[in-house]
Amino acid sequence: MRISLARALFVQPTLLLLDEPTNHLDLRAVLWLEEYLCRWKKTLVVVSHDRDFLNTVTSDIIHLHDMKLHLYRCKFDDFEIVFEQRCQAMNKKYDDYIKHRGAAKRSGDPPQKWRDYRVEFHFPEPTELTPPLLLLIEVSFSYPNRPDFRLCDVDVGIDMGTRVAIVGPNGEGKSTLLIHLSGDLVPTEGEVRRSQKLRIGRYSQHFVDLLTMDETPVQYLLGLQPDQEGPSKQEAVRAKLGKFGLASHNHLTPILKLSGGQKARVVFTSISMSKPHILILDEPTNHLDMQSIDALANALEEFTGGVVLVSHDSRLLSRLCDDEERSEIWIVENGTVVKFPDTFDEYKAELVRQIREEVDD
Ligand SMILES: Nc1ncnc2c1ncn2[C@@H]1O[C@H](COP(=O)(O)OP(=O)(O)OP(=O)(O)O)[C@@H](O)[C@H]1O
Repeated sequence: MRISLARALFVQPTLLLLDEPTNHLDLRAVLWLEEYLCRWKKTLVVVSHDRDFLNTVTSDIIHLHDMKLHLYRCKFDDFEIVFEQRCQAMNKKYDDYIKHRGAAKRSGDPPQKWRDYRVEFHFPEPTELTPPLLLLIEVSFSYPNRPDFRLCDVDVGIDMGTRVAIVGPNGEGKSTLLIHLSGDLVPTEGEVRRSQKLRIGRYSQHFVDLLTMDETPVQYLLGLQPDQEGPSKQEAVRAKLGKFGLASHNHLTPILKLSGGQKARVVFTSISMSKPHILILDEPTNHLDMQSIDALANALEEFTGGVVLVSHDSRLLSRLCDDEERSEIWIVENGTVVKFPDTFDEYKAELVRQIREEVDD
């Protein structure tokens, strides 16, 4: 991603077209790109699901709605307010038309009802466990075939209610740390302690790729929890899939035929059904649309278990860590994990200060 971005920026085009440029960048690189694009004097057209990125770099919004392009001359946050108002006005017109059908029929085309797209993620309240839920004590790790990469002296812990944002440059070991927390890698040194009945719900692109592609989402989810069989269980699974934003006609389509975002919803539904105590999420936003990212943020806010998140989406990180008391920022860099002593917003502000100095130079 960095190489193709560098190539696009290097030729100084009159028109710069960027399609989801933040997807494979780390947070620092996203903030760097924001700063660079704010200084970009020529035309930029960007497709992105990253709210803060859009709000920072764009001045106008083109919204593709009901097979038409609508131009809004405002920032994304303002666009959302105006769009919501338009939706309400259109739907009121529609409701009035339905009420007084006879009279309205004579005056031109009937009004359209605007599609109401709502997604609601939810992770059930976990059962109580005695702390500590999960501890890494003096953990060190290296891959057998990678003498150049090592994580050392990692001392971290997670309990009910803990919110952790993991940040750090690409390739420094964020995903590796998550795999250790999940218990799928054994440290070369040190100790991992986990509560006996601990259930972890883990999301990463890897899990999306591991779905059984020839099954339908309903078959797949019923197979994970055999006690969920029978017609009413199927309905319950379908209701959950629907809430996670998978349209009902996709519930019985082989997973192979689903898009990346649709598959991601199947994984989130399976995580929710497993009733985890801790959620470990590695870049969960890449395949999600904005409404679903908001739905995820809402669900994480109300979830009473622990949450560990690697993301480059600063809005999601900021929302996860808005309660200073229970939030932690772990920086994975230079072969170890260091806790940032302040809030996520302060961490971000610090990065932006550094980046501005660099770009000024
Ligand atoms: N299974 C593996 N075998 C060998 N090396 C690996 C393996 N998985 C990751 N690595 C290497 O370990 C280092 C850390 O990778 P990791 O994916 O944990 O970093 P990251 O911080 O999550 O990166 P990114 O931000 O790009 O996702 C990288 O150099 C990577 O190439």
